[in-house]
Amino acid sequence: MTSPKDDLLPPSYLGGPQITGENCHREAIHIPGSIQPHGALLVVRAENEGPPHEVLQASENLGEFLEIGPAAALGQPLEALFGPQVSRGIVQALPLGTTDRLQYRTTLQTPTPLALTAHRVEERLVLEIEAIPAESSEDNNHLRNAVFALESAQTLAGLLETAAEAARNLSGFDRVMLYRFAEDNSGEVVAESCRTDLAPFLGHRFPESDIPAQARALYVRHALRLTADVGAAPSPLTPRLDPLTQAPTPLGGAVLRATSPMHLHYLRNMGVASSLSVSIVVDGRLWGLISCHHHTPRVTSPSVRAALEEVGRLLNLQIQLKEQADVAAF
Ligand SMILES: C=CC1=C(C)/C(=C/C2=[NH+]C(=C\c3[nH]c(/C=C4\NC(=O)[C@@H](C)\C4=C/C)c(C)c3CCC(=O)O)/C(CCC(=O)O)=C2C)NC1=O
Repeated sequence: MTSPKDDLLPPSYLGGPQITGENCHREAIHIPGSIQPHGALLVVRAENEGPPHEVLQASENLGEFLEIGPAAALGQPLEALFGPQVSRGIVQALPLGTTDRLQYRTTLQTPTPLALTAHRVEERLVLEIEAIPAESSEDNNHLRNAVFALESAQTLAGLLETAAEAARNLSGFDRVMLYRFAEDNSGEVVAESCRTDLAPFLGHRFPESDIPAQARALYVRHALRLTADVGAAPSPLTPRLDPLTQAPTPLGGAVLRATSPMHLHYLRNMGVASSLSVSIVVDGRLWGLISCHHHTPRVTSPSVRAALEEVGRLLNLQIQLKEQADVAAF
């Protein structure tokens, strides 16, 4: 995190102050203690030796996705909830020391198939469960077309326009922008693909405070974040704190992490109901974002998110190459 953690304010559930326009650069967005309700989340004790991998925290809406509610799930071993094969797959994929950036995804063969995405945070496993919407047969074609189009873009401007178009084809959002950070961390919309009836944001500039330092630092570590529905009430974790550490579980790597209320206010003021962004990181620095808006609530499936992350990764490489070529041309 750019702003050291001791700069951040404790969350409200730990007695922290209300977040306002003046202190929102100190909001601890990685520990909201709640998740967006379009999925469910479990925090599991994960030591390679000793006690089984038992459930320590669960989102209150767990019973909407599994046939067990949060109170009954607490204390249960991972195997009791997901069976030996799924549990073994998770534990083997995410051994002690695995970075919280690495995600492991599998499909639960429950009556309605569910996606399970896991990542490790220190000695915990964070498991996220989501419904799997019907895939459009076009998804793979959109990704394949995007890869070819991005690799054949001749200029940086052409690359960014192609990326906006590709991300819009993949995501189906009403508006997709390429947002580029300046040296002072203010930003500009440098490419855009949007519905023809929407006023374009192309060329608009925005102050550094619109995406504060702790958010930018989180976005260097984690490639994608979304808000499925700005109006949805978050589902709190129960218990709110990890019972073994009495500290909040970091959710920076969780796609279900509840979005900062300050940002939700910003989105509502823009008339945006759902937002998703993919980080563009060049030489370890947040170069920009692919920023997507939809004017109605929208749950983006794990496979579309994976495709958007691939576009982001490809963009990282292509921008680096084009910027190196520009330098070499001088
Ligand atoms: C077209 C231009 C355009 C812009 C400039 C834009 C901004 C933007 N803000 C983002 C995130 C955050 N902003 C704030 C805080 C504040 N924002 C403010 O304006 C002031 C009032 C303020 C505090 C005083 C916080 C805490 C977060 C972290 C949210 C989280 O991850 O939980 C994101 C990434 C998330 C996303 O993709 O939606 C984007 C893309 N989105 C656009 O489409």
